[in-house]
Amino acid sequence: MTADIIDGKAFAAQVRERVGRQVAVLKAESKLTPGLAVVLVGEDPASKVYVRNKGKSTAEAGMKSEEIRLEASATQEEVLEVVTRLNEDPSIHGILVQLPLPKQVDEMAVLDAIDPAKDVDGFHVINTGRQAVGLPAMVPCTPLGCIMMLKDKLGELSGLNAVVVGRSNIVGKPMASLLLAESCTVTIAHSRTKDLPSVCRNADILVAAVGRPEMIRGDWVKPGATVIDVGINRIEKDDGKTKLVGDVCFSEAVEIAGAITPVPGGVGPMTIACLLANTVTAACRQAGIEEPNP
Ligand SMILES: Nc1nc2c(c(=O)[nH]1)N[C@@H](CN(C=O)c1ccc(C(=O)N[C@@H](CCC(=O)O)C(=O)O)cc1)CN2
Ligand SMILES: [Mg+2]
Repeated sequence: MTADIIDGKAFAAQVRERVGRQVAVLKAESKLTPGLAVVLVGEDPASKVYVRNKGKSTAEAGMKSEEIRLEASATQEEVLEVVTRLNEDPSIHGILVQLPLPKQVDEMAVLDAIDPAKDVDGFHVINTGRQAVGLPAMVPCTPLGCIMMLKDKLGELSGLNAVVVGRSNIVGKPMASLLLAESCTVTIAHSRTKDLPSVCRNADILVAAVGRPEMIRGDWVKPGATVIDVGINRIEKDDGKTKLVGDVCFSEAVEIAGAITPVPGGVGPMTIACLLANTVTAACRQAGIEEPNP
């Protein structure tokens, strides 16, 4: 038996359609057009693609989209000036600064400057803390998308053993915190973890977010487990062309797992869909109105 493939692309399309319906209701009934501003600093080719896709999806959902581009040589003060202006702009409800930032810009300082109410990435420490203690918060898009796919596939997550491989601030840590909030028994594994294959074999839910191509092998997967692959790694093939692979060796894991997300077409598309959903949530909270449920 091979695993069910979790189609993140199709799921994301459903989420984006729902956001579009919510926006239509907000415009018609509350004269509210949610606005998202995305700040890109520098010329990283992958970041440019993600930012373009975010702008396109935002506009397609009927929202206001603003893109601010700064040179790769931009100073910290210049980036902070942009953030301050967006914090004060009432037509902008969500602010996202595309990561990674050039090395002369202090990422933490920039994220800290974003108004937590407009922090649609959910990276501000206020949102991290609020989510951790169970208060309403903006939740990071990639982990949020993973939880949505897990709930869709498995229903109730309570009591399941979840192993998150990776401890980054943008995926690993918030993912673990969200799984804990779903009453999973959560293990965070990382580069110093002893006998990582055995730790992974204990997982009913295995989330791979290490950024190392195909590191997680098929025999690390518990038979029937649900595998969520957050990795997006571009590698060179034997013929010199490149291809995208995840952090999981898909061809091996698909033979053992119960369900698995592919790369591409799994977690990635959900990230942008959840960004749109977060922008609607942020706009409604700022306007003090209930989120429509069309
Ligand atoms: N401020 C942020 N920066 C970054 C985030 C983030 O959530 N907020 N996440 C990543 C990049 N990212 C969005 O910004 C992102 C990455 C990948 C995808 C995606 O749809 N991937 C496709 C494959 C795309 C390809 O062909 O290259 C897939 O997996 O199917 C969407 C968004 C880091 N920075
Ligand atoms: Mg995000």
